[in-house]
Amino acid sequence: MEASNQASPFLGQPKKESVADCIGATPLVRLNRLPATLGIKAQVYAKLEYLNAGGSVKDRIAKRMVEKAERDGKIKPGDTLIEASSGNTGIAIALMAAIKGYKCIITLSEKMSLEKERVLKALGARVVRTPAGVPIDSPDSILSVARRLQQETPNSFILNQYTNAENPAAHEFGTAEELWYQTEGRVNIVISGAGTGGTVTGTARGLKKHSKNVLIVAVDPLGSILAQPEGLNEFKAEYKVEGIGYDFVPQVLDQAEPDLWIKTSDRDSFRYARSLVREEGLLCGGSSGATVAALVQLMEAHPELNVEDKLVVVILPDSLRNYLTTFANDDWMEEHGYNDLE
Ligand SMILES: C=C(NCc1c(COP(=O)(O)O)cnc(C)c1O)C(=O)O
Repeated sequence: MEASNQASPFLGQPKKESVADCIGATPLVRLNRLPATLGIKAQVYAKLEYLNAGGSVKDRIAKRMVEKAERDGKIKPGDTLIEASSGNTGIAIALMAAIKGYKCIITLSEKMSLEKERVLKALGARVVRTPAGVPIDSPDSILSVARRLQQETPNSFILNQYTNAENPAAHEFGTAEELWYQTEGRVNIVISGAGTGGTVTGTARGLKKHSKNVLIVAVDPLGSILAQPEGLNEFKAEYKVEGIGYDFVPQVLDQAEPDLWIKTSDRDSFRYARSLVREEGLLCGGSSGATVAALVQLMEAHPELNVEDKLVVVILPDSLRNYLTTFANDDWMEEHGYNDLE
């Protein structure tokens, strides 16, 4: 019998009362080969949000939104949770619904991967697919269809990640505090993609309480309109990267909170996501690649930041496993004109 006072490698992992206790406290892992390949001298660390229980950063907001709505008496087990999502928030809410005994309906654009739909259905959610590329105020948009379903469904509730204060709060009081602790207060730059904008807004608010000097960089895909100044959004195009970018500005996004906005292409998002997998072993999604694409642009535009004593965090929101039939697949890459990428 080993002496009980010997430090156990599992000390940091006490038993959990439910899988909801496996949300947050995600690892912060140093990148080694990719920065060298890219000529980046700064220390680069990745926040592995795909290691949350439901496989994405959105687990954090789903847990907070559900628990707050329960405390406020707005929902109770047996009710139906309805949400408009690009998939990960849907999965996260469906996971909370599964463990707490709610029914769940998720509206999901046809743009989003089959993998996300299958995980949603495996969790017991009903998935209502909506046409891709319709404006958010269209009656066929994920938001409009979710609202219609809520009006038609007794005892149903929309938590609404686009307006719910618990979205950015999950990052102000969770993600940001973890990053400050994990970097021992030495983080200089954080790069985060923007979808609802909850991650970048909340993380910025949280870190700036500790230090006004932390540079917060928000990433918006070419074709989206979230970036500031507005002039950055002139290029209009469809984009295939999932989870970031919108054609409206969600209420939870404070566009003035990030210090800098950087626009990224699908090509670079998929290129660098594949590099993160192949050079760092990080099984991450396309929007993770967008943060590295932004990092490359940042270092090119501000070489004074590309020095060894700068510590950069890139937030990797979800998993490669959401995209095995899309950018992770060489045939898909060739079909979409990216056959020149590794
Ligand atoms: C808005 C949703 N996802 C956000 C998201 C984001 C952006 O996170 P926000 O905190 O919503 O800005 C980045 N990457 C991926 C893969 C994502 O799924 C959603 O899943 O409904």
